[in-house]
Amino acid sequence: MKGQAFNKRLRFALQGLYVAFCREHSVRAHLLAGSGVILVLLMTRPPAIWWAIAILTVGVVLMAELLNAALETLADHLHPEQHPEIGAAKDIAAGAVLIAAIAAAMVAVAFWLR
Ligand SMILES: Nc1ncnc2c1ncn2[C@@H]1O[C@H](COP(=O)(O)OP(=O)(O)OP(=O)(O)O)[C@@H](O)[C@H]1O
Repeated sequence: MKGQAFNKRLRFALQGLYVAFCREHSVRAHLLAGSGVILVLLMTRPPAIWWAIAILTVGVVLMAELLNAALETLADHLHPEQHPEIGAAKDIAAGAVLIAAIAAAMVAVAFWLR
């Protein structure tokens, strides 16, 4: 399956987004929060740098959430039974989402204090 055409790989990626959106409540929640951020940007019309920071931040949070969902899906499929190392892997991935969310909250505070 290596070396597929670009449009095929794009289709796989879009399919992945669709699957994550349908299956994962937290992906939907973060997508909703991201839409809220875009709405705030449209309403407040800040300088371009804030658009860049906000869009990058939303992207990083969504990316962390998607990678977390991918890891959980893989772990649950390959090892459905309980195992401390599976738990550790899931906790680490959840930690990555938490870091991204804290960074996003700090960006939001900086935006309101600007
Ligand atoms: N197979 C397992 N073995 C050991 N611990 C697990 C296992 N699966 C989950 N855990 C523990 O339970 C926690 C929650 O796991 P779960 O898969 O429900 O993640 P979640 O983030 O709540 O998932 P979801 O996005 O589906 O709500 C993990 O972070 C981990 O600590």
